[in-house]
Amino acid sequence: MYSRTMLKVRTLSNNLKMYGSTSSNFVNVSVNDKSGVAIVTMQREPVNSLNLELITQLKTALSDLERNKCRGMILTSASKSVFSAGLDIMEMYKPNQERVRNFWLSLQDLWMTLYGCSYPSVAAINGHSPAGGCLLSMSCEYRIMLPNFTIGLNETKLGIIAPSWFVATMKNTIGFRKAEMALTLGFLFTTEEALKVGLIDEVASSKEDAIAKADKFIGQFAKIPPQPRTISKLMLRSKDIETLRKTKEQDLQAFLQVVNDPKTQKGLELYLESLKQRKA
Ligand SMILES: CCCCCCCCCCCC/C=C/CC(=O)SCCNC(=O)CCNC(=O)[C@H](O)C(C)(C)COP(=O)(O)OP(=O)(O)OC[C@H]1O[C@@H](n2cnc3c(N)ncnc32)[C@H](O)[C@@H]1OP(=O)(O)O
Repeated sequence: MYSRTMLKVRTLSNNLKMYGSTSSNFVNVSVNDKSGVAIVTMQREPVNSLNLELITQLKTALSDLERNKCRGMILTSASKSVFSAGLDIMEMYKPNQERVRNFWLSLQDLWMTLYGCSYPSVAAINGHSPAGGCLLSMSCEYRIMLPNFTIGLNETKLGIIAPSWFVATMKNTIGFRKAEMALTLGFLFTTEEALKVGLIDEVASSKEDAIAKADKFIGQFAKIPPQPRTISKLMLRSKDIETLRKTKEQDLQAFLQVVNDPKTQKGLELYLESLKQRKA
């Protein structure tokens, strides 16, 4: 059903209606010809860590789907064990100043695009989803997760603070009290815990099952007029989007200040080492 013709992402907007599938380096988009629902697959091995290129390609794919009036979008991963490991730490370690600036601005843009997209969006979380991975999942309207993985905003555990728009997204997803507990503890929920707290909506037995459940969720909107649907969604979400839009530069400067602090750089070095040592 989801065809797999390969094309460059640059041609996506022109060709989406004609071709079933497009692919750039790190993002594959396949569209179900019958339902008009797109599957957006992150495919940056090994852990879909969000570097500048993956972020930019995701943003392009989502904007192209918007322009082409797609009927729904399912975000998932090509990996069997990781949805996304969050922000690519290498983008923040000893950074090139121009690149790290673009990196953060692109992440802001991606979040605003995904959080405010008009089409129904579902995260099929087929692997671990910490930090930035959790942000992407929470920015969708519905979350379906496979068992035996973890999800959450674990920033405080890493000695850093989740930006205000990460916090707002979590508060909007699970409510103030649960978000406060989760954020202050830097808690990573298991699939079962995430279901209980409302961080995810359903558990699926396999990726195929997750896609089928996502299709079913999106199918519910077939009989709902798109414009009232979108306006209702944006009535709930636009305040937080506008807040970031207005404070983009301030948010960027705060990020740059933290990243360029020698203490953060030392922390990053130790964290990178610890990630490598976990394997040894
Ligand atoms: C202290 C660090 C935080 C950064 C501070 C910057 C300051 C700015 C402040 C403002 C920003 C705040 C927002 C932050 C949001 C984020 O998203 S930060 C990123 C947080 N992510 C994580 O903590 C996840 C770390 N990864 C894991 O826990 C595991 O890798 C996994 C559970 C996702 C998968 O485990 P497994 O399948 O066993 O794979 P690994 O062997 O661990 O990893 C394979 C390979 O990938 C490298 N890697 C993993 N995660 C990242 C990453 N996020 N960025 C870059 N690289 C990553 C890992 O080192 C391995 O590399 P090698 O094969 O050893 O080379």
